[in-house]
Amino acid sequence: MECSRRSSSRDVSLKELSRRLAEFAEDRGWAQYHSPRNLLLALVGEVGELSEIFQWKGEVEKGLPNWSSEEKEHLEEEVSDVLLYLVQLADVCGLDLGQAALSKILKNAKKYPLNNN
Ligand SMILES: Nc1ccn([C@H]2C[C@H](O)[C@@H](COP(=O)(O)OP(=O)(O)OP(=O)(O)O)O2)c(=O)n1
Repeated sequence: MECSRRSSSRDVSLKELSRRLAEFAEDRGWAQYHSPRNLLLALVGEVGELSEIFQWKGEVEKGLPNWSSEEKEHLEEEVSDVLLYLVQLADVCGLDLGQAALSKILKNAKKYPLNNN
């Protein structure tokens, strides 16, 4: 089922994104181009596009209270492009991105213990 705009606020798993992206690429014959290196370069390109949105704006308030809905929609698109290429990169490298990220959070907690003083 393809839907371009949000239909509900249900949780979306990384595995669902991964499956939908694999179908998308397969249907278009693009999987052959989705090598780790190509996906990494595409990811970096999208990070650049995301950065452009903030470029020259000065500091931006959390929640983006002064942004127009068009600006927020543009931001949603670029943030999504970064995530979607990252998910595909993890996939073609044979990684479980969700598990890897959870493990990293645990490692971070050990590296930076609570400072109870
Ligand atoms: N070979 C490709 C090409 C595109 N996409 C998907 C992942 C991204 O979500 C989006 C990127 O599409 P574009 O290259 O058209 O980039 P933009 O959406 O940023 O468009 P533009 O660069 O015109 O702003 O499409 C993909 O998975 N594999």
